[in-house]
Amino acid sequence: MTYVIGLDSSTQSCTGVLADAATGEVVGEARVPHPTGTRVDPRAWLQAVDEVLARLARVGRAEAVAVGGQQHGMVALGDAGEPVHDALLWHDTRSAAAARALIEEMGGAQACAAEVGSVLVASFTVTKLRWLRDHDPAAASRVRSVLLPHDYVSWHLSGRRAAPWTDRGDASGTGYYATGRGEWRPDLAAAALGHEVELPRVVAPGEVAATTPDGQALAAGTGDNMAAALGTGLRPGDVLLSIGTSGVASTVSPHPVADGTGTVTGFAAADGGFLPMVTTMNAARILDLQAAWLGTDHAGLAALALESSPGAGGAVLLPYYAGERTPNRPDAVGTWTGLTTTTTRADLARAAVEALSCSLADAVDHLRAHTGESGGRVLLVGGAARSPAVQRVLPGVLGASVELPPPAEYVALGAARQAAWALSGAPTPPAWELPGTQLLEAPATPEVRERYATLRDRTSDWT
Ligand SMILES: Nc1ncnc2c1ncn2[C@@H]1O[C@H](COP(=O)(O)OP(=O)(O)O)[C@@H](O)[C@H]1O
Ligand SMILES: O=C(CO)[C@@H](O)[C@H](O)COP(=O)(O)O
Repeated sequence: MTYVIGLDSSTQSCTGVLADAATGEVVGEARVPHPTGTRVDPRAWLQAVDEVLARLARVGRAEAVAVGGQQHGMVALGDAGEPVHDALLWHDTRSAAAARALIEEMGGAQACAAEVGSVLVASFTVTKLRWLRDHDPAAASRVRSVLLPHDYVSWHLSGRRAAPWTDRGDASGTGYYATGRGEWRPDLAAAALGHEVELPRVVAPGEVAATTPDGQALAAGTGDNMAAALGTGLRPGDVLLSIGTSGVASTVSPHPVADGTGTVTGFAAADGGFLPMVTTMNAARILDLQAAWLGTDHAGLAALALESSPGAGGAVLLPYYAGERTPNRPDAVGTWTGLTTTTTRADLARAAVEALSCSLADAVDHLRAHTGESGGRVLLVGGAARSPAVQRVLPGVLGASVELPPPAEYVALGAARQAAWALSGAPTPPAWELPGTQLLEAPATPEVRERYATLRDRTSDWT
């Protein structure tokens, strides 16, 4: 049996799977936490991936490896290839003003989306470069190259014996890659940072980029959401809902998108197509926070939420605790309403689950409105997809059934599929069959979304 390894170097952890290259059957899995925060020393990711690989090596040897990584993070390297500043991550909002300035420099939102695929928000790498120029010019002057998290981890795995590389999927989240044409715009990176920088080579889908010191093939790697699409076998018309640190509604398309409203980001996919996507800043951590506040764990929170009923006794939460990206309200805060002396702990738990579900439902609506696709499957993955309360509430809020694949690390699995593809030399990825999905259905609860929409729209001018 030939094994491959797929890695998910995400916001909260590094997860690796050892899988059969022919079938995708997972025979080993390891997970090591990452530091918390929206700015971190990227060298911590290297320690985590080394530990994950050491654990998987005890199960079996892989012939190829690929890295899926959190998108957008700015890994700014100096002459010696060492970080000159902490990595600013996708959910760091300090560069929101820089995003607005760069949009103007590009001729406005529609021109920006038409050129780089998306209207810039603070998540994008290019806005972080501009922030660095303006707020730490000494560090900015020392930057010689800029990588994304998955590139930095991949380069590490090569023993830095090859020039750094990336893929078009993750490159499309930088803000200096012409997604429709498939080429860097180094001038945009230079304009943001104030001087030219080296950008990694873009490796074609399915290609071998380098080898590890042990001779294992290293694939291009990609962004975590691009990998998730590979891992779930996403088809045109389907919507993949991922509830991790970020909330993501994504679909695959043969055509690029350019949404001048900034709601849909027009990324490239890992298989050569495109990945229109809507991302929220607040997702699984809505439930983490609520569980902590209620003094319980995930299982306890789910049980409490299911003791309440649709509408949570009138309690409504707008969950923009970390600011919000969709809608673009970087200075927003969490907002509760409808609390009375009769509100119970169960109602508070349910309101958090309903808020998460409504936020995701808005993302699905935006995605489908822009792509014109409707009626396809809605697939649900990510850590918080494991919640029985999410599984019960989400279909009612969406007003549609949801397909729940077996719990698995779909980002890492997608990366493993890419590694198997690179190993095969075939023109397309291996056809790994997704195990049977569970169909989640519930009576529609339109009144829940209506109350959420009222609170969302009433506070639209609040910080
Ligand atoms: N059973 C569960 N119910 C609710 N949330 C969960 C559950 N299991 C894990 N989570 C949450 O899922 C998140 C991790 O999901 P993951 O998809 O790995 O995130 P990321 O890819 O952003 O690191 C954490 O916030 C964790 O608390
Ligand atoms: O910013 C985005 C997508 O544009 C996020 O989806 C990041 O890619 C982080 O992913 P997770 O850590 O939530 O998996």
